[in-house]
Order: sequence, then C-alpha cells, then structure tokens
Amino acid sequence: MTTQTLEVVGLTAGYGTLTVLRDANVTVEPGSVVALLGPNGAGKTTLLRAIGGLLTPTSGSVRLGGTDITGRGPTKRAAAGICLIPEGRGVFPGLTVRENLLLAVDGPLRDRYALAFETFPEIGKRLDAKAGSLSGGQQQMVALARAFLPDSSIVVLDEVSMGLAPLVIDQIFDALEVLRESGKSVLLVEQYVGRALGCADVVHLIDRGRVSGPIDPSALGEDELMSRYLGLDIAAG
Ligand SMILES: Nc1ncnc2c1ncn2[C@@H]1O[C@H](COP(=O)(O)OP(=O)(O)OP(=O)(O)O)[C@@H](O)[C@H]1O
Repeated sequence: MTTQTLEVVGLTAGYGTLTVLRDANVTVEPGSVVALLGPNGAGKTTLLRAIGGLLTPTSGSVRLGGTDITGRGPTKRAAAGICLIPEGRGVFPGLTVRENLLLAVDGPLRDRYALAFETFPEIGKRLDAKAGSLSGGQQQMVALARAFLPDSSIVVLDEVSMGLAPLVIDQIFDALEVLRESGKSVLLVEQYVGRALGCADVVHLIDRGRVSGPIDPSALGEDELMSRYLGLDIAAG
C-alpha cells in the first residue's frame, strides 16, 4: 500500500460540552516520523482518537491523500491504512498470541506478519502462549505487530513506551525505524521527549488543546524545547 499524506486541518474536538482540542493542524508526510509532545491532559490522545475515527470533531477535517475522511468510521480508516495503536497494552490476555494476531488479519499469519516477526522474533516464537503470560514488553510487541502489516501505511502510536524497561524501549524505538524504512509514516505521542526527538523528523507541541506549528527537532535541543515550550515534568528517557 502506498503511503499517503495525512492532514489534520483546523480540527476542534472534545467531549460533550468540553472542548479539548482547538483548531489543530498537523501534517504527516509519507515516510516521515512526527512526534506530538505535551503535558498530561493537553489533548494528545484526543487528537489521535480523532485521526483514528473514534471521535467526531466539532469542526475541521482529517484528510488522507487529499480526500476528506472526516465522516469515515474507524473500520474504514483502518482499511485506508491508518493503524491506531492505543495507549495501554491492546491485547487480550486470555487469548494466545496467535489468536490476538488473527483478530487483525485474514490469511496466513506467517506471511502477513513476516516483518513483525522479523522485528520482534520473540513473539513469533511464542504464538501458542497466552498473551497474558508474556512480559509487559512482549505484550506491547504483540499490540504493535499490526503496525507492521503491509496494509498499515500510517501508524499512529499513543505512548508505546509507557511502563516499559529502558532496554525494551530501545527495542520499540528500533522498531519504529523499521516501520519508517519500510515506507510507512508514523505519528507518535511520547512521554520520553529525548527518545521522541531522536527519531522524529517533525515535532508538534501541544498545550491545553493548542497545537504548535511544525518544529524541526534538529534545530531545537531537548533542554530548549522543554524550557521554551513545555516547562513540564517529563522524564527524559
Ligand atoms: N472520554 C472523555 N470524556 C470527557 N473528558 C475526557 C475524556 N477523555 C479525555 N477527557 C479530557 O480531555 C482532556 C484531554 O485528554 P487527553 O487524554 O486527550 O490528554 P492527553 O494529552 O492525551 O493526556 P495524557 O498524557 O494524560 O494521556 C483532559 O482534560 C481529559 O480529562
């Protein structure tokens, strides 16, 4: 599947009468990694949910390859290539790894998940284990496996490193490079600012629902980023 440009244009969204996100503009170019950084409650998850079609905005649009997809639900967006990996381990602990993986595909598991198994060999070896018996890191790899499917072209990740040991976080960030190298684009929300700056081509800051314009992370060090825009209690991983 060819990766297309994802555009969030003038998006305002919230919950009931609460407006969380105001006039957000974010563009994810094909093959690029875009990081969205900001404090707790700023609206990061809300933006990702609106991109995934889980939340209907009050105004603005989401466009894929120039086509307005704002009115499409999550299933159609997934079919169009948008792969949302939500916060928390998105696995069913009582099902085996194989059963978890089969939820997202038809057809032979080994073919469809070839890139995922190459990237995370331990999950390919544990297909018959209950997902709940795996370590937290391995469960996150199972949750992430969908991102490696050939039909996932834009991968949207909400705090994938949450609660994981530093070595596992290294593995996950190496895996993001694999995604990029395979031609996919990545939009990620990440609490570890240093890690996000290390892999992102473009950064957007978000504070109280306001999203900054695109920032070139190489032009801005982590300290400057933190002090100029955030002033947050964010751990530098
Ligand atoms: N389902 C909901 N109903 C009502 N308010 C919500 C709901 N989900 C989130 N909110 C509120 O919207 C605001 C933004 O939440 P959101 O989860 O988008 O922030 P975030 O930047 O992802 O924060 P965190 O880092 O804590 O996940 C918060 O004030 C939150 O309380």
